[in-house]
Amino acid sequence: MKELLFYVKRLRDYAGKKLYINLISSVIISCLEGVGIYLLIPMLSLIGVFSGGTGSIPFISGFFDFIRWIPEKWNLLVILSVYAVLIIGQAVMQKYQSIRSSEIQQGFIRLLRLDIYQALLESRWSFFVKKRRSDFNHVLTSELARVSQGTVQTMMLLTSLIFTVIQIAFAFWLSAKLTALVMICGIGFVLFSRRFVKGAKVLGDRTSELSQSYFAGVADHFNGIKDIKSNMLEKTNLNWFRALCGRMEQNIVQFVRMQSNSQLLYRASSAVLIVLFIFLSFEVLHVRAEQLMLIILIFSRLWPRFTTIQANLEQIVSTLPAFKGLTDLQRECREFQEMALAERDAQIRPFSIKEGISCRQVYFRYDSSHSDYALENINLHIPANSTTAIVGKSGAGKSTLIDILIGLFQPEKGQVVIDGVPLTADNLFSYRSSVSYVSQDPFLFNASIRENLIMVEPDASEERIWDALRFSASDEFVSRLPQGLDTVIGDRGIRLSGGERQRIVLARAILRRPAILVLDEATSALDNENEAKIQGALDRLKGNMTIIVIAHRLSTIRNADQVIVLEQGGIIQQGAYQQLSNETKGTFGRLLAYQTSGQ
Ligand SMILES: Nc1ncnc2c1ncn2[C@@H]1O[C@H](COP(=O)(O)OP(=O)(O)OP(=O)(O)O)[C@@H](O)[C@H]1O
Repeated sequence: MKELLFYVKRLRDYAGKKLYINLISSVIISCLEGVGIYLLIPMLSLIGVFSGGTGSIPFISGFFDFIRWIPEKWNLLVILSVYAVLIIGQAVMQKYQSIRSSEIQQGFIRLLRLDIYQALLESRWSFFVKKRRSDFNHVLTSELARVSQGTVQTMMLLTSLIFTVIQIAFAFWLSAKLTALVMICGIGFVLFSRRFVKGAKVLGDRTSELSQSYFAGVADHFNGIKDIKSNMLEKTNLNWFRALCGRMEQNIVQFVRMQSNSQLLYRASSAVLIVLFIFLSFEVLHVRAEQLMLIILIFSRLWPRFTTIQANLEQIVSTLPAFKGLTDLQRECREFQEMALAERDAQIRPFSIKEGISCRQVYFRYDSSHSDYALENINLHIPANSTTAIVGKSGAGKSTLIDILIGLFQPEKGQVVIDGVPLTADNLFSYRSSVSYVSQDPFLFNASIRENLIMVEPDASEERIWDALRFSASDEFVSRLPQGLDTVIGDRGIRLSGGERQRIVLARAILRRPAILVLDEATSALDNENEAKIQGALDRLKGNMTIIVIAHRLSTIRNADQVIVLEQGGIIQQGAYQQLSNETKGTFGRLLAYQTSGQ
């Protein structure tokens, strides 16, 4: 509940005056509607529906006093005109109120979206490593919409409550006894309906869980669609999907059933009560027709209010889990916050490396509750403007070491030192801004090649772009594309081959002219010819850039100045390529012998 109040407060802070104007206009609209309906009594009285006078009713007698100075034959016309003006006025106000409501609601959703998206971007890499990506999609789409809906509904509930209080006061003025009777019945129903509200909470929890599974499942399936197709797993996935959709359907139907039950109860009781009131009034109390009309009016104005309040409450309570989901994610983001983007950008200074990068007794583990370290007692030095290769079996810790070296992870123990200065929050972002990293799974946006390249260097000239493409041996295939640099590549660059994708990402990395270039298996998808071209280009960079390469194919690191061999999170060999290859009993020598014999 406190999460809900937090967002209501945010909505108030965000919308400010507009929100109050909207609340007031809702109340005015409701009052106008009420007055319009009460005007029916003098109208019907003038037409002659009621045989007696209507003077005993306070509102009506006041109205007749007001129109006494008008000639009698004009009375009906005046009442009808007032009625028309009221209804038109109400419609005009309603129009502006709907627009304002939509502006407030959409603006609020935008605010929430930006908030959470920025909070996510400002979180540390370790946060993303431990979370499922689909959970972010889930919160950013479905949960966010529910939060916004819940917040707006809370405001509507507030309006409903204000209006109900006004209506009750008005009804009391017209007939205290009757109103008290309706109120007692209403309160009885609210107490009785608490079980519906509890039911709504349970169903809301389930809706959140199911929709989280849905997002996770759909993301997993389409990320792994190739495996699904090639291993003919379609049926298994379809069965899973069918079962989940079935549960989602049941959950929603159950919610609607519950809501319909509570609404039915209200309507049925409303029918029974109104019949009872009329019967008692007419047969037992012998009240006059206009009084009876009043009873019906009060009842018909007040009773639906209880229904609306009940329905709003059920809806709001069912969205509470979404509020919790969003607040939890925001809290986690805060815990993992690296630095606010604006602050970070203000802190970045041009960065160059003169001596090199060192690791001093670095320890790192993914889960502090487990004793296993992914990296243990790492001591190394990477001289500036040299090429260092990191090799080792799968799972040895190569990618983790890279993440430590580029400052994405902070060591649990030990230090990363740049030119003798420890890497801390003060220099981290300047350092990171001088790194270009190409991963095993290069990422391209669904945009043109040009846009994909210049996102790292918006002012890059045409000449620099083509230089970068030449470097990555992609100039030929890009110039052959129908729109050249402006060719749009599919989602995640899917219309390019794996090797072409790697080469574009490599061009992007080099376009920034980084001080440090990190290639994590970045040429694994290339054919020998293109790989040789890139090797040549990397060799030409020697002496101008610090290059760190992870490579499984040892033939590609022949020209490295230094090779670091990792095994089970520790460095087991370190030295020049030639030196390590001569140590035939060492792990590197064995890996090399294994690869050369396999070729
Ligand atoms: N997100 C993670 N959570 C927990 N453990 C992890 C995570 N990522 C990696 N590890 C563990 O850390 C160790 C080192 O993994 P890392 O990815 O650095 O190895 P690698 O040498 O790069 O392997 P590969 O060559 O297969 O990419 C492995 O034991 C791995 O299981």
